[in-house]
Amino acid sequence: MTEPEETVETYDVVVIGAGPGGEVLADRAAHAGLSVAVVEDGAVGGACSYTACVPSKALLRPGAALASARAVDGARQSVTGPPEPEAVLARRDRFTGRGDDSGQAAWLTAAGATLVRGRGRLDGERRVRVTATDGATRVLRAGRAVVLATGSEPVMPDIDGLDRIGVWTSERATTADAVPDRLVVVGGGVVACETATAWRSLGAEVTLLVRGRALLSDWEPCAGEEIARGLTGLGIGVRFGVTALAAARDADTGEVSVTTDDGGVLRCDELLVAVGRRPRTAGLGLEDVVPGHPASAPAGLPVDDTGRVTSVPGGWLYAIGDVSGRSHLTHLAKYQARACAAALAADAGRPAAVGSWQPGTVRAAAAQAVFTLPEAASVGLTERAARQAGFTVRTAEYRTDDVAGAALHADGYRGHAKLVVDAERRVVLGCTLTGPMATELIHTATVAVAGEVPLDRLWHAVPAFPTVSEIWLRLLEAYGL
Ligand SMILES: Cc1cc2nc3c(=O)[nH]c(=O)nc-3n(C[C@H](O)[C@H](O)[C@H](O)COP(=O)(O)OP(=O)(O)OC[C@H]3O[C@@H](n4cnc5c(N)ncnc54)[C@H](O)[C@@H]3O)c2cc1C
Ligand SMILES: NC(=O)c1ccc[n+]([C@@H]2O[C@H](COP(=O)([O-])OP(=O)(O)OC[C@H]3O[C@@H](n4cnc5c(N)ncnc54)[C@H](O)[C@@H]3O)[C@@H](O)[C@H]2O)c1
Repeated sequence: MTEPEETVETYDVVVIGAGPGGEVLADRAAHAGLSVAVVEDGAVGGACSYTACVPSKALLRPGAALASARAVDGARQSVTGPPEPEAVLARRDRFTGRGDDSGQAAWLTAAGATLVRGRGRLDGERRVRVTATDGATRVLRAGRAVVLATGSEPVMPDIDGLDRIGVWTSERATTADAVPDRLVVVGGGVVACETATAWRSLGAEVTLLVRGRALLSDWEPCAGEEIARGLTGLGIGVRFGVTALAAARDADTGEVSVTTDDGGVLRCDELLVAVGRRPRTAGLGLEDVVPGHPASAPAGLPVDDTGRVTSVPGGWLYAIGDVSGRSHLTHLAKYQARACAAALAADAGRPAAVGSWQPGTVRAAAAQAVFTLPEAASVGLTERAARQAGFTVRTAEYRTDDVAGAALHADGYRGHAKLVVDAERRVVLGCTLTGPMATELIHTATVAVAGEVPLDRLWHAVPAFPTVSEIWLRLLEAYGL
């Protein structure tokens, strides 16, 4: 008996993954008149909505709000206690819906895309096979492009016993329903710092094990230094130069013991591993469609500014967001999605539908915002990166504490600002800010970097008195203007 022939459904664009990257791509491509199918095997909205950005910021915000009030004499007297854990967790759940994606699924459909539930895998050129949870399969053919938007997954370090003790990754750290009494965090990056801050504010005793000598080691040193000071001030133990070697959980008490390379043993209730993320490329069938391609690509896929995977002949495969390996930020996933949709629309002869902007004409400047206490934010190049890139660099630094608006904003305001300037062209290459409101203030720098605004022109952008934004005036004065 011959097998019945498989039905193949055809769309202009087939997207695998409905996180922020996949959602925006689908919306923009559909808006440009392309037919779009989006394959999702988890919740529409991706990690960002349910296990990353949104729940982490929801957990951090109550502690930040209280800290903000406590920093103002007259308000401080009315703050009588710490955040209330049950209410904080309930508020987080209102943002995440505990994984209920019905709202976002409805939005995607209303945007004009077809949502296909199941796991997607490349099945030859321009084809995607989708396997639903009940095992049923569908084949989708892409007339124009397949876009991978499958996100990333946590890297697991080589710690003996880790796979046997039910360790926390960021997913558990953002969705847990109870505050652990004692939390040990391995890592010194953004997830480690934000998660330590969040659970400490809810009452956990937290210790950070940092392998290196600095937090946020890719950033300007001032950021890591200010955050380390802040974490310590919150009562978090920050131990530098310590590597976790082994971990075990007591079968009776549930207590976790972490053995470190300095001969110590730390005991805790939960162990969070936050040592980075890698693009989720395994299981996508890349090895079947790209001759010689490995089954996974831990460093990401080679893509151009529109997300087109340059190693795939025919230009039909794209990768956007975390899976591209270009960044691990929601706003960059969405930026890449807009660029990708514009390119696909232009290829289809529909450039007018997406506006006159063409991808690749401007280098993106995307800020990163870290919601610790103090906050830290950066955009563009650090001094070190700018020098490595061959620029003639001059920097300007200023303590934001000395800005009148900052002193009015918070008693004892503490913050640092650093500007990295291309001394030849006199344009801003990068900026790093710490302190209250840094995550909001950074957008001014983002505009300056993306716009390549000359310092002499910035001089005429006059910040209001008495705002923290007067830091711009001070930085320019520190530069010599
Ligand atoms: C704790 C934490 C906090 C963060 N906070 C911030 C923040 O404040 N700001 C910020 O900008 N960034 C933050 N990030 C990073 C941000 O979450 C990611 O950059 C963003 O989610 C990437 O979006 P994406 O669309 O590429 O992937 P994802 O959001 O990961 O979405 C990918 C989707 O693809 C689906 N999928 C994967 N494989 C398949 C398959 N084979 N078939 C079908 N579906 C599949 C997944 O189920 C998922 O829904 C944070 C990350 C973490 C871990
Ligand atoms: N607010 C935000 O924008 C936000 C928040 C959370 C996460 N994110 C994104 O998620 C990504 C992942 O965050 P992350 O903190 O997991 O990664 P990260 O790359 O920011 O930091 C990883 C840390 O782990 C350390 N490390 C690496 N290998 C180790 C090992 N074997 N043992 C001990 N330490 C080790 C590194 O030195 C570094 O301190 C980030 O790149 C970030 O872009 C963003």
